[in-house]
Amino acid sequence: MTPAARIQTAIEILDAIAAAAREGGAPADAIFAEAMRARRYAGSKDRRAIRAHVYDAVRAVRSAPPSGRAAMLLLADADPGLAALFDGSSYGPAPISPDEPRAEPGLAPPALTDLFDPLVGEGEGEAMLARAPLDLRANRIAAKRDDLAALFPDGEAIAGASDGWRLPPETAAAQHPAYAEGAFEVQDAASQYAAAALDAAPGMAIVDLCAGGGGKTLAIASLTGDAAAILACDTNRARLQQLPPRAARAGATRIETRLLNPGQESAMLADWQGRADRVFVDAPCSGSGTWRRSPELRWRLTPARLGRHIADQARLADIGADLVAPGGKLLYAVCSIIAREGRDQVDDFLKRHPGWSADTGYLPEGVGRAAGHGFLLSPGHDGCDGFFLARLTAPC
Ligand SMILES: C[S@@+](CC[C@H](N)C(=O)[O-])C[C@H]1O[C@@H](n2cnc3c(N)ncnc32)[C@H](O)[C@@H]1O
Repeated sequence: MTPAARIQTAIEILDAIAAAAREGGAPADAIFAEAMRARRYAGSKDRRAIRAHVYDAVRAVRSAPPSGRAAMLLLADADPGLAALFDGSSYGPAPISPDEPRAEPGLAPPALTDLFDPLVGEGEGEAMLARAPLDLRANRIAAKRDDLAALFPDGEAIAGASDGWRLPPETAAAQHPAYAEGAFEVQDAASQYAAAALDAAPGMAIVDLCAGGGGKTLAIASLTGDAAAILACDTNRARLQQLPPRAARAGATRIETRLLNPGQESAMLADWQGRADRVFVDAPCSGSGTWRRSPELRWRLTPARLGRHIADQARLADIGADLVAPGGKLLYAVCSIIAREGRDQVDDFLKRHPGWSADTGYLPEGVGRAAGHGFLLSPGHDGCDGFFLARLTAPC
């Protein structure tokens, strides 16, 4: 493909990503993969170049652009070499006319940044959109962090994450045979801190209420040396189905999965009411802490979608609380830096649940900042995904 044809392809992919963002369609990575499947003539160099154009544009533009061309023009305005490729050649983009609309640059519209937790400083925008490193977590059932250091010597230990090993972005770690043998998982440091904050121990009965594909379930199994009984639940069959094969690979033998029907969660968990030593509520959220991995998420967030997440989070925290045994603990977590999903949600929980108390001192030294009754992690402050966590103890 010519460099100009790569730009035109990026424009077409950006059109599809923007439409999907507005309509709640497929994620950007899936759209990119599909577009490349449909263009088998594109070689690996073409793919890399197109991908770079697409994600540079997604990172630069603050909300779903009117067109893919408007997004690429924003980049072209700052890069004469790129602008020269709008040359009208066959398969290339049409020449630029000065009055064409440009997409709006920036982190996010003010209506969205105004919702950030007050701890998130103005200077954090760059870190929120920078490419994330590849974080690994040694699976204690099968390996140690030292093994990861030997396998990937160009990495470094992650401060405060005892099993964490950090590699440059896009390291092909999951292709290593040790991955298939269960030695490690790919998991951002924030998720590793969150799993450790649950304070799970061998012999405990644990519910992971929103287990998804089981990333944190497996971290909890690792931390307890596969010696705790874990019930992993979710309402999404496709996600939950990923867990049993992952658990088998990790050598985690004490995980049971349970698919819940939305609206019937409590009834379907009747046998666990008041019995769990630990409940993890890794609630569905805006994902505003993960923009460095999925920058198009900020194009998707509408007040209505945020409102639905907030309602679900409160309901799931309450469902989780009913499962906790007297004196047991609930860890509430969201991969978001929006105050209404984090600190405000926990303030409201404590008002609804008299007798419950918020723990302190469960994060490693130097990790996170106190945010209301919980803690905020952010890419700018902690070098990991943005996360809010609060550990809450039930009355005895
Ligand atoms: C942030 S994700 C969980 C990620 C997962 N814990 C991990 O570490 O990979 C939130 C999950 O909540 C699930 N969910 C949404 N509504 C739910 C409900 N009513 N009950 C249980 N899970 C729900 C979603 O399907 C999604 O998998």
